[in-house]
Amino acid sequence: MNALLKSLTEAAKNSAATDLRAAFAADPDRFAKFSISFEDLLMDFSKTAINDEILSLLVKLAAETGVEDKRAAMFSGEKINITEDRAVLHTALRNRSNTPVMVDGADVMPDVNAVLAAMGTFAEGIRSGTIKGATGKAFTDVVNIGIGGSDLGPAMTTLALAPFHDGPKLHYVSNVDGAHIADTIKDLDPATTLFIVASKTFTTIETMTNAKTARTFIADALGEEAVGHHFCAVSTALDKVAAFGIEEERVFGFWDWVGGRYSIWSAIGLPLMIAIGADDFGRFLDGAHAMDNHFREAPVTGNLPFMLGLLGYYQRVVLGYPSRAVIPYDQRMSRFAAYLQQLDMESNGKSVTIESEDVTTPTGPIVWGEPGTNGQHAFFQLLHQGTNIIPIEFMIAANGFEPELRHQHQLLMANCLAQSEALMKGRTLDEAKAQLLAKGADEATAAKIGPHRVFSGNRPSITFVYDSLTPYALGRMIALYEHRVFVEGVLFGINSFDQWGVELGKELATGLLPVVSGKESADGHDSSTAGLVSVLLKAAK
Ligand SMILES: O=P(O)(O)OC[C@H]1O[C@](O)(CO)[C@@H](O)[C@@H]1O
Repeated sequence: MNALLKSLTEAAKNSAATDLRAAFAADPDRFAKFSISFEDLLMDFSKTAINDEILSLLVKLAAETGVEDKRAAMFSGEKINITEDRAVLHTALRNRSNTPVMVDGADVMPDVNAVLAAMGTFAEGIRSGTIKGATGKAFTDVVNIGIGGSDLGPAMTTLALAPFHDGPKLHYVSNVDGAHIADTIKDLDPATTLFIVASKTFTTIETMTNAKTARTFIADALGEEAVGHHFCAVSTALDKVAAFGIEEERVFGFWDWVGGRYSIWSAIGLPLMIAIGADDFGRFLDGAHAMDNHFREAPVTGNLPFMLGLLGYYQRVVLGYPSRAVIPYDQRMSRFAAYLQQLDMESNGKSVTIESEDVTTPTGPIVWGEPGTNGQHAFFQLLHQGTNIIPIEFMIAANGFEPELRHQHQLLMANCLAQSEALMKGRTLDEAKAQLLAKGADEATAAKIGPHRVFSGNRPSITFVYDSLTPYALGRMIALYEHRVFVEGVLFGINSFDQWGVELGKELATGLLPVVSGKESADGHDSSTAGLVSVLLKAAK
């Protein structure tokens, strides 16, 4: 084991901070000491098992692992995605300072700016009604067809920024399950519906299948010649888009140095831009760019993505927690955890190091979550009293967008803070018994029921507080999590930017399609797969 990791493990064992209640009691400045801010965004990590010694060991580990050099390599366009021989430059898509970013000797910024401008013209044309459908009607509904990074980013952000949504209605179709597109289009008027086919590769079976269904929907209702008016596409594979029949001026490109899960800043963000307008989309990019600059410039201990990554690594590798929950106290962030699942788990769910050897430490955790307060009435029981410790990342805005419902926002804030306090403090057996006695229970009942009402406490959480969920704040938050994933990936020693783990299932599905269609036998498949095929075929109508 690496010497620093050994010291960290020792420090974690000896740490007074692992008794959080005692740590807070001993140090009234713990919050001030272990919270950092960037602009109006505060990250409080005082309720994690951290102390000065652990913090300084983590900072040393980051230095020893070369996180800062790797960060510079990413921003400068080096091909750090070694298994695909690609640069990793989602940061160039929001490079609002417009300084040159070189890939293979050429500055990518002129192309980035040109696509952004073309998106703006198209989005504003759709919003204002100057770009119309085949029958001369303005578009009232826009359906994005994509999956993974070509769906989760725009879908999550459109929901999150609902107060800024003043364009046509947005719909998202991702699943190959015909139910998804059928339910989505059933109440739509083809004459006023625009489809965006979003696929980096333009080969993804779910997206191509749904796109064909959508094409039939338009062609059947309005005629074949209407298709061009009702479709546009977003892709890096411009030749394949042309073969699908979408006109060139309706295709918005991006580049192989943009990973699917990092693509919301590219033309994949077109549906969001149509929803909120080009100006607010620009503010969304501004927020991410501000976080990029903070990540590049702030010293490690005051650097939000760096610290979030170090804490994540500490909780995963040193403390061994296999999962973490992200709980935004914001209903509009209800798809944020799903978005982070792809960002984090597709990036860091790896078992091989960048040197092509087996990893020797755990890598990315299981990421999950739901908004508060809903989660409190579902899985929080396990978070408080279950046998696993699951670190939580809470987020809460100081202001909602419903001033007339301020009292509801106050309840939301109170609940968010109450959860992290309860997780940290817990309730001792003596306290539980005393409460029962105070409520009139007798000693025997207090002894029997008391243990059920004990909370061990000492359960870690990080809380983010920000002014309000504007496009700028959302862009900044997503970029924070992107860079956190990067920091953790470097510490794990893996390549965070490929996703070979999704390939095998895709290959097998292709092979199984003729089998479940009854065209080929299941011979050669294992008995479970063959048995399931036979049950499905027998029941098929
Ligand atoms: O945009 P595409 O090429 O259709 O891919 C969709 C998604 O599929 C994946 O390759 C995983 O299957 C993701 O990485 C990607 O975001």
